[in-house]
Amino acid sequence: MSNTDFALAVEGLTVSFDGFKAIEDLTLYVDKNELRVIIGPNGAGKTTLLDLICGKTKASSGSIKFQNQELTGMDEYLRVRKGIGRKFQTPSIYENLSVFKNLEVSYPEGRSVFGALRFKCTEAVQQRVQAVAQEIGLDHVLEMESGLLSHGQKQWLEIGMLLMQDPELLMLDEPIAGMSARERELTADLLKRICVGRSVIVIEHDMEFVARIAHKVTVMHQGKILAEGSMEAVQSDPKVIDVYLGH
Ligand SMILES: Nc1ncnc2c1ncn2[C@@H]1O[C@H](COP(=O)(O)OP(=O)(O)OP(=O)(O)O)[C@@H](O)[C@H]1O
Repeated sequence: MSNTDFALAVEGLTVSFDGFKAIEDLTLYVDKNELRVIIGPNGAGKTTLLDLICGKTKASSGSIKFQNQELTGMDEYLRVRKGIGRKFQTPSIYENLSVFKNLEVSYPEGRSVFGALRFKCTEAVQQRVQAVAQEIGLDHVLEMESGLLSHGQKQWLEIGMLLMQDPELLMLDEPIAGMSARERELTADLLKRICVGRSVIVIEHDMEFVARIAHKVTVMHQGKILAEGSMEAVQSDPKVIDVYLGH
């Protein structure tokens, strides 16, 4: 496969589970500074695609290149080190630790066992925690126990924990599920800010939210790409209306 200028280049990707192709010959390119939203009916393969990119699931064939480096065959933790961050649907924060501590332990130096043991809260880490806390709108609750945060705040904290590692590709699976209208608005603003300088891929079902954030929309169906383009283009595509939006 050729070198590309894209941050992420997925080419001819296929994964089979007991003969069932959950992703089939899928090709997708994502730019730096791009916020891409993936939509599609249940079972289309959206989550599986993110699993393949982050290394949770191994591809059967095809290529996944991140900054022109092949990822297939690379362990999940190495992909994290390469700058790939993934947020799952349910927040996985340390509920009994403060917001500050949750962010602090997510600082890259603290990640290895040795790093964690020797870990000191240096000024650089404190500054990074402050900057990220401000970015995610939690700078006023830094000392609060995380378990006491609202559902939306917990989701933002988890995004913040990923931002501590300054990932170059951030993938979020249904980030606004269960959020209030106001929290959704704030999340849209947050995502628009954090795609600057990196690539962000979001899986989402809420079309109003998709319209608010997407630079480009990829519509998946039965493990393949059904359509791709601007929100307006995919919304008026008869194939997309037929399998997804019309339901
Ligand atoms: N580990 C696995 N083993 C077997 N089948 C799997 C596995 N992971 C996913 N699948 C199947 O692959 C298909 C795609 O699932 P996936 O979760 O990626 O869809 P999705 O588009 O994310 O759907 P949803 O919107 O419901 O989350 C489904 O039919 C699912 O049952």
